[in-house]
Amino acid sequence: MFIEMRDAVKQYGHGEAAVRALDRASFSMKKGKIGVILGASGSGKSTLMNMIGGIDKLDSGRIMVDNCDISQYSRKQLVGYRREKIGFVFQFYNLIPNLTARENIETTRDIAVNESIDIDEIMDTLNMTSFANRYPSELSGGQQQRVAIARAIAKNPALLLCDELTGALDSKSSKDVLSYIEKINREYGTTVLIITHNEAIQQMADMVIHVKDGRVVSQEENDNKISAQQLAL
Ligand SMILES: Nc1ncnc2c1ncn2[C@@H]1O[C@H](COP(=O)(O)OP(=O)(O)OP(=O)(O)O)[C@@H](O)[C@H]1O
Repeated sequence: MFIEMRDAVKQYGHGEAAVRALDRASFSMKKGKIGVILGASGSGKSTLMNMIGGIDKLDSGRIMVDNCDISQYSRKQLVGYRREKIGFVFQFYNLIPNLTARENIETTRDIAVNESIDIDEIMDTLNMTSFANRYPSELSGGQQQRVAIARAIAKNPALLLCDELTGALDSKSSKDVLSYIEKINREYGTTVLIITHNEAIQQMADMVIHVKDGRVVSQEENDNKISAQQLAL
């Protein structure tokens, strides 16, 4: 298994104010697949993603990613893990406003430890050469998200983690952005986890994981996968 989470527990706060964001959550996923994690607001999706991405540490339980037992890692080891293995894409792009699209992408390539993907090739894959020299404020939301995806993928991570990546986009831009995620999965073999509360997105997944009250309540393979362009968003 490429990702294996077992009995993950993460609690925030203490005493009366304590919240169990993850409550013995378990799931696994194979390499090269697209997984969609669904759940209501507050169910623990972002916490689950943060743990897999090595942003934070579990209280107990185990997480293996690409043969690394990251639940045993120190904070310092997690920095190296994130740098080498993980690309992040968030709802609000988080681009650097005074850098062009191309320069934004170059920021991650500069710190890459893997053999990075050629910037021109990525821009071609994401069909963004026409706006490579524009600043984020000159781009639509969908274009900005493409820059964020290109930036995440430039260091050639094994795992791309996307938290509500279409949350701020209209239906057409959402389909376009998700189609580019499919393309990256196909062309670079990147394993993808998409966190969303949009039920429709599960139809493009190989694996659908439902989270409720900090627990993984189901994990199912999707035998009737459709392309992102066919989604009813
Ligand atoms: N840093 C934190 N400090 C305190 N409580 C937290 C923290 N992070 C998350 N929580 C709590 O843990 C629970 C799960 O939160 P989480 O953000 O993982 O859910 P989510 O499913 O991603 O929600 P949303 O879809 O609204 O982003 C919630 O009750 C939340 O309030």
